[in-house]
Amino acid sequence: VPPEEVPPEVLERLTAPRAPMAGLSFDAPRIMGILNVTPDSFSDGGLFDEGEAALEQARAMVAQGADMLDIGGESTRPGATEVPEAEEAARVVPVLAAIRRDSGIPLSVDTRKASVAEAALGAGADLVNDVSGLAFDPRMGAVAARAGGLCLMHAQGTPETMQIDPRYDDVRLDVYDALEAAVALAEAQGTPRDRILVDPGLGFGKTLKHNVSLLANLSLYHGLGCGILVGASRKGFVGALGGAKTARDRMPGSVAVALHAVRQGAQVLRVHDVGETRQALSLQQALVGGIP
Ligand SMILES: Nc1nc2ncc(COP(=O)(O)OP(=O)(O)O)nc2c(=O)[nH]1
Repeated sequence: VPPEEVPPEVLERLTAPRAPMAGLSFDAPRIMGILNVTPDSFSDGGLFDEGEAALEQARAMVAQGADMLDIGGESTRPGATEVPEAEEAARVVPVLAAIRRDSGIPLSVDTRKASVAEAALGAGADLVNDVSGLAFDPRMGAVAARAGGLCLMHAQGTPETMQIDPRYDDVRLDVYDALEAAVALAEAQGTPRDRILVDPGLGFGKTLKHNVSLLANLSLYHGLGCGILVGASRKGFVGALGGAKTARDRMPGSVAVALHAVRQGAQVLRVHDVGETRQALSLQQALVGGIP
């Protein structure tokens, strides 16, 4: 769209300086509520892919204690195929704009595509969450540099192929090295380290043992000098370890992983079950930190 045709409020959002991490501090663990506006997400596909339902779910998560919302228009579950950028943007942008009109909560857009991220930032998103860690779209780094923050997640392969036969020399160190390179690339393209979150990418090209090893050694990633985001919510490995075959039966196990991650210093938890996670964090805080 030629600049002269871009609405002033969109241009403002794309050019104005933004507070790091949308002003969120990490003096306490932050909850990122998941809002998938897709027909096929592995645990909640089709539930919130219409405007009103999405807005209602956003409001519900804010009421349950979410510190931010992550809005995604493309499922990246194992075996998922790529959604064309125009379709992904058509799913995400109207919902994100509606939530922005309704609430001041920090919003991230969960996309691998620079064009979708740009449209989302213009509609009021604060952060970009790229599950490819800048590997999918060469334009993403420059677009994300205009955001208030960028989450770089590690993935081995693409959703179509990543779970066929994931292999590492040492998953802990291989993921560390890959994230370090992604952080360096993001910095070189204009995103300072205080605006970067790193994420080991549980379930993205990882076996059950890989996921457990990454979680057992999560504190290793503080060495990258960025906040750590963990997304375990309702994933297959939680079901495998907890004996819950159906994604929606995995909330207790998901909360257990969230508490473990916080004990290892993770700053952001990406979850479907906001209220339950918030309650668990409150108890952990009281039991560990005492009651003021
Ligand atoms: N940073 C980050 N982003 C993510 N986005 C999607 C999913 C996959 O989960 P979900 O969004 O629930 O499912 P789907 O990809 O099928 O929409 N997991 C992560 C994650 O672990 N970390």
